[in-house]
Amino acid sequence: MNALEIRNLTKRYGKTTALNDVSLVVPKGDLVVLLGPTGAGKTTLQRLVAGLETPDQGQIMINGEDVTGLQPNQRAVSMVFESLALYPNLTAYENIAHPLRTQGMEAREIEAKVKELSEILHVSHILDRKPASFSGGEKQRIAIGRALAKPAGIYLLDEPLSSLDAVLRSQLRAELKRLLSASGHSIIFATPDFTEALALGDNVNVMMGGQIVQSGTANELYSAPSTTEIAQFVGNPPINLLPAQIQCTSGKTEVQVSNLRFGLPGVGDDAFTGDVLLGIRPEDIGVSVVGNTQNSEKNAHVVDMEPLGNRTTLMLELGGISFSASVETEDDLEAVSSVTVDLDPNRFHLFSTEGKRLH
Ligand SMILES: Nc1ncnc2c1ncn2[C@@H]1O[C@H](COP(=O)(O)OP(=O)(O)OP(=O)(O)O)[C@@H](O)[C@H]1O
Repeated sequence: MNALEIRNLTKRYGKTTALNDVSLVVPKGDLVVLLGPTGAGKTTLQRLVAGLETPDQGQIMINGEDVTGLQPNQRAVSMVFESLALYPNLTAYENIAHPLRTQGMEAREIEAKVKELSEILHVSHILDRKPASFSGGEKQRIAIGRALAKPAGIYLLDEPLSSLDAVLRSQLRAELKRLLSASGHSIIFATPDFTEALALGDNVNVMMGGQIVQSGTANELYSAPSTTEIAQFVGNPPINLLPAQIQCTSGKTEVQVSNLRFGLPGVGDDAFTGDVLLGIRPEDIGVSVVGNTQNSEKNAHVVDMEPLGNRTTLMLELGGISFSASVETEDDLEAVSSVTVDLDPNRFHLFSTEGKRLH
């Protein structure tokens, strides 16, 4: 039996279709990631599961029971939303313990559970304080602790790391995966951040415009995105999409981008020809600093440079096309005006001009 099964769910707000015929299954004990930009429908989906909104169409099953017509308090759902609602008069300890007390758990068991959760969430030092004195990140972690403490059939975590600073966020990301897996809970984790999905997800569903547009492991989404829109969303800095032409001559398929031409391994001569969009991830572009005059067709002009800690994004121009490359930061990159680029056709993504993946 699945923890959650959503069938053909649609929700409209006036003229906006926030959710359009969405189906999704969360197997028992699994962590399912919803990854999508703002406005994709992630919160709407979760509010429908929680019973805070009524669907226009579709069905929601929790542990095999149809809950579509049930009130929120009749559903076995526990959730953390972006807007955190903690009990202001209770200490952090009591906030986390509250759902356990209402279940009638014994004091010793409650103490052990709160201790375990607060250690993982790094909030042991504030357990005797009240929410008014918490930072945004502390509030968030207490809210996660409280939601995970509550016994439920399905746990909904809507961008639960959004108000944490970058360091804490990446620390918690890794630990949260351990905690969530160890808990045995069935979870939907919504995030707009691909790095988070990468750390958490074997089962990632990309949402765009109220629909699930692609599902797979985070690595599958990265290596074979089915549209240019998904390709641009999955990966940072975004993938380069360059106008290119495919030509097939005597059994050989080649792609021409600006004045550069590459053989395409693994693409047969009966493949598509004509105009395409060539996707090249910035991190797949090899860059060497020696401006190589003998090989001038591969020399790119450095238009701009953005240092991002251990990596640097270079804005490059070559034969009239502009693209970005992401490379490890090195001292000799500074004050360079031209670089030699190395493009590996094995790392190319090919899309139709309408944005559908070809290869
Ligand atoms: N109560 C509402 N009334 C009108 N429109 C709404 C309402 N709630 C959501 N919407 C619209 O539905 C669409 C989906 O919104 P939703 O909040 O589900 O997206 P999201 O993926 O959770 O985005 P975010 O990451 O910003 O929270 C958006 O176009 C939003 O403006």
